[in-house]
Amino acid sequence: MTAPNADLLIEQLKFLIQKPESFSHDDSKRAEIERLGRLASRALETPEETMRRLIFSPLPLITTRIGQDFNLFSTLAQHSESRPASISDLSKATGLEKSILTAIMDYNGGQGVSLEVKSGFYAPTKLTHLLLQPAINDAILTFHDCVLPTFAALHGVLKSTGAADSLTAFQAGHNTSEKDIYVWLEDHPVQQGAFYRFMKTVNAGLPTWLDVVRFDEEVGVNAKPDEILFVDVGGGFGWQCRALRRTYPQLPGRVILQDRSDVITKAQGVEDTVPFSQLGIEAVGYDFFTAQLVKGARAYYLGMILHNWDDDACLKILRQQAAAMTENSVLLVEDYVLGERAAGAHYAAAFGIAMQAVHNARERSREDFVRLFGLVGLELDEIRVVTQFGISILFARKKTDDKGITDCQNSKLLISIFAVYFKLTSV
Ligand SMILES: C[S@@+](CC[C@H](N)C(=O)[O-])C[C@H]1O[C@@H](n2cnc3c(N)ncnc32)[C@H](O)[C@@H]1O
Repeated sequence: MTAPNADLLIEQLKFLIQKPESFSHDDSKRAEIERLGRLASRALETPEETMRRLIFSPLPLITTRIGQDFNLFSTLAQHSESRPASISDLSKATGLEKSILTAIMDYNGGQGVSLEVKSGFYAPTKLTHLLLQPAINDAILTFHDCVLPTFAALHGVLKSTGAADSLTAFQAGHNTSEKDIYVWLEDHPVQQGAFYRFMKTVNAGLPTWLDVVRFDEEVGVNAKPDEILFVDVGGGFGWQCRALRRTYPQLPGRVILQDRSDVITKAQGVEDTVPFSQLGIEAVGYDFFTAQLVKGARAYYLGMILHNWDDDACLKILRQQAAAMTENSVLLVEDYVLGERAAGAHYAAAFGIAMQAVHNARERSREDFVRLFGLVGLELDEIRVVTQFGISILFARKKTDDKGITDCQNSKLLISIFAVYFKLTSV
């Protein structure tokens, strides 16, 4: 290792900050520099800096939500370094008092979300424009309004675990008797819209299950037009059904989207999307705790569903799907699988904490899935890792009979027994 040269490092970092694109051509190197940069900043921190970073850690989410909802970013975006916005301009546009606004703008400057060109005058940065994108807006709104209150309640809830009147973090954080966020969302249309749109982009830029499953060859071979090809159970606004149709426009067979009736109604009204009917997608209301009425489909898909529920609820959901499956059906479960990849373990762990806080549920390991499948007459066939964070697709099929032997294996076994018998008797 060469001797450290602080001046050279400072020069390089300044160059990187000015021209990040010079370091972005090779994505694995970009990711490594990003990771090391984060670790380097932690390694250099004094204990006091660590403390200050931690105590204010919720602020970026909160100031971003304010910046989006009070039109602060959109106002800023209309200005530039040569024509900066004054604090009075911003106060008039947002309706925020100058004192809190100045503090927010000072904080935003430190986050790179705005630039103070001269005292009290501000210009947008690349980040200001990024934070105005609808997809980012939906993500921030979802985490700020739905998830953050549950994170704040988690500590108190863990302390009171076991008490007769203990609440879930969702109930405590949102001061509600409702445990199921999906029911709660129906009374919170702004948050509901953001959440379901966010489901499209939560893993944007990462590989998807369709990158690791050749659906036409592995599931859809020789499918007839009236055959049920794919049932997206709890499929939200239908992003996976759309992706499947987009990937295999010629593949015959029916594609069915199922979700709570209220969600299906909203899914049909999403702006800027091709109507389901034009894509050959049937959208129907269905509660996955009740009997699956679509029988014998080639594939039932549960995407990011099971990690929302505890084991008892998962068994109920799985049992309904298993009962509808035939020997030719496959259950595709997409979820984090703990331990499948170490690289993004902290990201999967963060989701695990969110699942606990929001849903009183958790992420699962391969063994957990094997056990759950086994209890409803299914068996795990294969797991394929989809992303470096451990999102994986699990293939489960109807379990062979109790002795672990399929009908086909049974007949082969009988033939061999007869063969041995005839050999013995013919000697
Ligand atoms: C985390 S989202 C996943 C959405 C979609 N599968 C995806 O991967 O983008 C969970 C989904 O389960 C649906 N859901 C929740 N409770 C349900 C129920 N009882 N019956 C059917 N769907 C339900 C929600 O409406 C939501 O669309």
